[in-house]
Amino acid sequence: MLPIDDSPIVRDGKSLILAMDHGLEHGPVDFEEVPEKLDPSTVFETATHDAVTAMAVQKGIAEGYYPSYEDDVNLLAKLNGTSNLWMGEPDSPVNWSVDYAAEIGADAVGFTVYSGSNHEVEMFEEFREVQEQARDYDLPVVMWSYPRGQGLKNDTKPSTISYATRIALELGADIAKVKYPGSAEAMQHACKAAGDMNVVMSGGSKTDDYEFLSTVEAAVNAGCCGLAVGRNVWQREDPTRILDALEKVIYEEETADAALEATE
Ligand SMILES: O=P(O)(O)OC[C@H]1O[C@](O)(COP(=O)(O)O)[C@@H](O)[C@@H]1O
Repeated sequence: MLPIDDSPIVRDGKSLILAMDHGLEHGPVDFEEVPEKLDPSTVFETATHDAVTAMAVQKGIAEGYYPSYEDDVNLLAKLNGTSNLWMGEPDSPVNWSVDYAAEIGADAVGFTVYSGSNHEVEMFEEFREVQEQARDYDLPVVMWSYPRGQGLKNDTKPSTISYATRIALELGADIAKVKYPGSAEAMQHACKAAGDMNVVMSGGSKTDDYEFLSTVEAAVNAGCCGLAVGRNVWQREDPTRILDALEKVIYEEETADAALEATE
């Protein structure tokens, strides 16, 4: 793994990655309640908040919108991604290369690996190629480490999430992004399984302020180095307010209660 503390996508050892690849992964349905967010510029504006260390997007969004924000936002190039229309075993085609991401100005690359899927072998091989090319550019590699597939009944059980962080470490990721395994103890074990590699929690579908922030608080206390989040930020009416609160919970290690009180 790279010594990533000096990377622009890390601030004081922590990261807050704002993800906006949902138009591909889930489809426009994710924007139904916030139709103005269909315009990617609105989410790039949100990503200019100091708490955000990188914005994760697919190629077309990076090409079209990142040039206007390159001075204010760090780009995490999400290199693979699939649509919700795909009905086969979990898989994720590689949509752009590390070379092209570096040319556009990426500060890091991201890659989904569905361990346990029938496509695991090809996905590991594709990850190998991406990881080694990223080393040529000194770009940190964030693995969306999502064990998933017909053999896996529960993709958030503690042993699965610990396996997910460990797979990311073994395959050479610099940051693993994993789902919350349901308890602080389980997250602590998953962070231990990752050795010295940074682990960030995945945001998930939108929940209320307190529920969301207290899960982030638990994850940070368990050893997580932050969050990679989409809907729980940009589906909110006031994304700036939740980012103000996240800044307190993640970087200042305040409680969810204190962060909410301070941002009311
Ligand atoms: O595969 P899933 O569980 O539908 O989630 C995929 C989405 O989750 C993310 O990893 C994080 O976004 P959310 O915080 O909205 O869950 C996105 O990058 C991606 O589009």
